[in-house]
Amino acid sequence: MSSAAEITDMITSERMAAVDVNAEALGVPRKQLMESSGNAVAQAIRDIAEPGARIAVVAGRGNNGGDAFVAARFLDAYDLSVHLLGRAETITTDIARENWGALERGEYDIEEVRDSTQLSLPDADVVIDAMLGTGVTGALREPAASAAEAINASDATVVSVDVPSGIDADTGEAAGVAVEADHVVTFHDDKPGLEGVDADVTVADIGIPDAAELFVERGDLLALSRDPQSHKGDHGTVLVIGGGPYSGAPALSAQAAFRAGADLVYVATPESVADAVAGYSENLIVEALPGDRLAPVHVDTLLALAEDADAVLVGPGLGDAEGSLDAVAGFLESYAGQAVVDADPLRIVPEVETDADLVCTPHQGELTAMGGPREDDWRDRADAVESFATEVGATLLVKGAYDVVSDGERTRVNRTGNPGMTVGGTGDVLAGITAALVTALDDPVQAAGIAAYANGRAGDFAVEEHGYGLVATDLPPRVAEALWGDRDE
Ligand SMILES: NC(=O)C1=CN([C@@H]2O[C@H](COP(=O)(O)OP(=O)(O)OC[C@H]3O[C@@H](n4cnc5c(N)ncnc54)[C@H](O)[C@@H]3O)[C@@H](O)[C@H]2O)[C@@H](O)CC1
Ligand SMILES: [K+]
Repeated sequence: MSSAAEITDMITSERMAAVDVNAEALGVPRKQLMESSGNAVAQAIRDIAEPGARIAVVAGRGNNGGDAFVAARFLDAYDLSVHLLGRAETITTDIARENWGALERGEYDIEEVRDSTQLSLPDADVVIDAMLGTGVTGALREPAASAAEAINASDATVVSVDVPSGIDADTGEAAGVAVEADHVVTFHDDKPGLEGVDADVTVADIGIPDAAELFVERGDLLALSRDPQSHKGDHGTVLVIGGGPYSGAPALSAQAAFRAGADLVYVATPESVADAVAGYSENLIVEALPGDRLAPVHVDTLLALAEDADAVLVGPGLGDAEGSLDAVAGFLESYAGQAVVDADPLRIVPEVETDADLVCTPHQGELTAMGGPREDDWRDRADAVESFATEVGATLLVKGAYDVVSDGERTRVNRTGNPGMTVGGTGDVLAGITAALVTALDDPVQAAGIAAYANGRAGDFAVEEHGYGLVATDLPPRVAEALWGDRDE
């Protein structure tokens, strides 16, 4: 199997958490997913055990345990007992606690195991291992560690919920003892950590809509709030190359990059407009290039400036003078970092030989100028953009009522935004946000998808105040709230 195929068939726990929140945003709450998960586990038990068989559920205090509490309600045909590792009051989530409550009130055979010395696994035909799933960190602690040993020592058939407890769902590694499963019922998609597990793995469809993966929703924003220890989520330095015939566009992009978290933003712009660009904001560091248009003579300066930047945004307000487009081509031919390309230079991208990681942000007219497809229906457009992204060798963010993002392998669609955003300058804002997020995330598709989502959401906030009289400068101040705020939809 190629690595690309592996990636599309597998889901990491980080992505699963995002999809889960997206499903909730689409109206399918976690508790419903837990009901489906538990039902799928029960189905797996029915496939391997005759009615009346002895089933022991060993459950932890997280949602992995919650899945098994649900499964218990679907297994009345069996002689079943549930052993919760810990006290019920310390169950970590509301939905798992509610499902435990249903077992209590339903007079199921349940017990709370206070410490490892109390644990005695009854002779069981089948053990359902629901101690830990994707929430595991480090080696299993007591009483889970002793329970894992007891499960491994028993003759029972072991069915693990989602992943064998103790195994990291992303890496397959176990920091200490882990459950040796015979069967694993995992949810929604295969997990990379199950590759090396010697067990039958069933992937259960738990009713997460495809839309939760396709559309950018608030779950995707979780990528921006990762573990601070990991240093992902750090924002960097952006260099905006733009201006000449126009001065507002590069300034808008630069301000949007700041609002999307960039630490430093430099604007390299012809000296004819340098003062105007600098005048928009004291936050900007402006590098004046001799003359009134970007020209090939500036390429060495741009390459030197780009060395200090984590991402470059090329295009806003640059115009379409031949010399300016030649300068962009010359720059990209020698630049090997991350670049966002917007506006007039987009048309030269298909011809340029570059080692840069490109994110292109065309609207339909610019996409056509690049030789790209025109499709009216967003689904057809998504397919066509995916193919064209492969052809160009870049990540594309095609703006429209539904924005389409694709690198040729993964395709995402954004639905935020409103008709008021057809006003001039909103594209410059989007390009600036994209450049900032490219520095923060090591995944251009995700960066571009979140940028489109945040830009549209900022526009939706602006419409609440200004109606369709909104202007592009209304957007940057609302970008931070769109990315990190908790305003309800
Ligand atoms: N979309 C999703 O993400 C879905 C998740 N579901 C279930 O939810 C599970 C994840 O639930 P949670 O995030 O609540 O996590 P878990 O239930 O896997 O574990 C969380 C609990 O384990 C404890 N813990 C962590 N490391 C430990 C260690 N080394 N030793 C002992 N205890 C440890 C934590 O303190 C916490 O109480 C999945 O594996 C799956 O079973 C399903 O309900 C379906 C949907
Ligand atoms: K488990």
